[in-house]
Amino acid sequence: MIRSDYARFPWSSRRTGRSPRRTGGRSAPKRAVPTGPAGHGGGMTTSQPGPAGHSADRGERRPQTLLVLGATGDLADRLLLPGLGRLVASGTRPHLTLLGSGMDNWDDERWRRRVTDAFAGAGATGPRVKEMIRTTCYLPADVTREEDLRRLLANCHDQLVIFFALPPAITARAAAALTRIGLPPGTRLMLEKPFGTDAVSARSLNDLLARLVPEEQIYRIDHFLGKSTVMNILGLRYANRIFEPILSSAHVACVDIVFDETLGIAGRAGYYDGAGALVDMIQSHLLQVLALIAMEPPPTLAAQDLRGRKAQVLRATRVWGDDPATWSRRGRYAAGEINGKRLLGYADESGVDPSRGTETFAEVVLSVDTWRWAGVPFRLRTGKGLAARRKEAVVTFKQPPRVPSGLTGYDQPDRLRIGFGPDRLGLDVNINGPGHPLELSQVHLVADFGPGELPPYGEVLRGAFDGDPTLSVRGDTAEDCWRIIAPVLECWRAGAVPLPEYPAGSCGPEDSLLTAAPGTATDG
Ligand SMILES: NC(=O)C1=CN([C@@H]2O[C@H](COP(=O)(O)OP(=O)(O)OC[C@H]3O[C@@H](n4cnc5c(N)ncnc54)[C@H](OP(=O)(O)O)[C@@H]3O)[C@@H](O)[C@H]2O)C=CC1
Ligand SMILES: O=C1O[C@H](COP(=O)(O)O)[C@@H](O)[C@H](O)[C@H]1O
Repeated sequence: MIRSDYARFPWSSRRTGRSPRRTGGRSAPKRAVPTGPAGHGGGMTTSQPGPAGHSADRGERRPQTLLVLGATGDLADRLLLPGLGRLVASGTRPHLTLLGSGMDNWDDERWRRRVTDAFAGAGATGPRVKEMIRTTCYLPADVTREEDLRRLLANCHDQLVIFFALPPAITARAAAALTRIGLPPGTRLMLEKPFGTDAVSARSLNDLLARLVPEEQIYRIDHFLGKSTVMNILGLRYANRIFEPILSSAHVACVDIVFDETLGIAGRAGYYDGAGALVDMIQSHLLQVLALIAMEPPPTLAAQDLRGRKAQVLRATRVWGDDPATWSRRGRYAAGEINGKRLLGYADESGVDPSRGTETFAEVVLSVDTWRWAGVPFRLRTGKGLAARRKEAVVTFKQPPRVPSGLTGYDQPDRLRIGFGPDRLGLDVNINGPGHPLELSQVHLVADFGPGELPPYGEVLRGAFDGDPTLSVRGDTAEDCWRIIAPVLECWRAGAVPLPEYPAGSCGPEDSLLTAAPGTATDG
């Protein structure tokens, strides 16, 4: 087994990519009218120089306020605050203030406890972390109400970065309310996935946001783009001579992108029951991974080049044979046991409406209709409540054109594995085994990726604070990802694909496409 200590996030030591400024286009948004008492920070700045939207200065030099909407939710607790804590602990954000807001009537004390625990759990310590905890405040608000939003904005100062850690429908309503109020110039917006609830709502949300701030101030978050292994796909493909030339239909039998979780929905019914596995994972994260694996080489890793290449390949992506009834699967976990722990059936989870028929397991086979990839199935799969975690992209190569007579034991294709947890690169190759010199056996070469400098949410937050949209999703791409999965959603709504139950702790529905789909046969 080969282990490398130096398989790193390609940008960790040289993050200089700046987005080019766009010119022209929009008029300055109206400023918010502060209405409440400037309780926590003296009211928002109303006299920033320059036209709205031209915010190319590096965040670390300019005081910024991060306002988290949905601060009492699961995302903020488990992922966002820990990522923020690590970023702050790194010392690069000396002038950052944190404000939390949720529907619940928390007070500052309770919020500070939440922040303290999240930072401690992430190992974020030091004077800057202490200072952030000391100064952070909590403001209850219903963000669909204009008067609440006005009160929130009145408490914000410095350059404002608003993180919408909200269910998608609430995000859309909050954005609509904000268009009636206006935002301080230079405000940056960070929006969680799923972006909208379908292609039409994603388009409307894009239109709404465009009325608020220019595109370069909008950060559509997909935290998989902040995972160091995901971004290392770029290093693997473009900083080595040996992989890129064979990543094409001439050599590849199929590509599997798999994200199997043992977790159930962990109390997130309020969001998850309206989304389901296809929207929660495939429409966003797994399509982003597909884009990085399948795109053409960008000339640079600057936002414009990288996002352009991803957009191009996603535009060429659709359901295999335009036949979602054949090339998709879904399922829902029933009660079962995982690692000795009992998991309730999904339908019995509190907050779930079983009649919605929400899936906790989804598979779909896609084609990427480009010269490079025509005929190669991309099989995307995700599920909750499964027997084992499996989080990887696997490129399976075709058989060699001819294995010479006399070499025996060839029965497995070569595979390249990119693991997203554990973060590692693997190569399955056939070599002569320990016995007879002409008898083949397969070995698995493994290199661990070094941990990223920051957790994924630390990375995506850093991008937004720096004004660098490289790790966020472009508006047209967010819409296009809905276009890709829309036929599957329609077909499921029409009942054309069954929704079998699988026991929690099992391998999922029996007729998985990973064993039945095109690409299973590995001959060339
Ligand atoms: N949880 C995760 O692992 C991940 C989640 N996401 C995304 O993050 C988003 C939020 O998910 P998650 O945190 O899990 O959901 P939760 O249901 O746990 O949290 C939702 C949050 O939104 C708040 N909220 C709801 N309605 C309003 C309103 N009208 N005004 C103000 N606040 C409101 C809730 O406040 P209160 O509780 O006070 O009512 C709560 O803080 C989703 O889009 C999801 O896709 C993305 C990646 C991972
Ligand atoms: O966005 C989401 O991602 C998580 C998986 O991401 P990880 O970084 O925690 O591994 C998934 O569990 C969740 O359902 C989904 O909303």
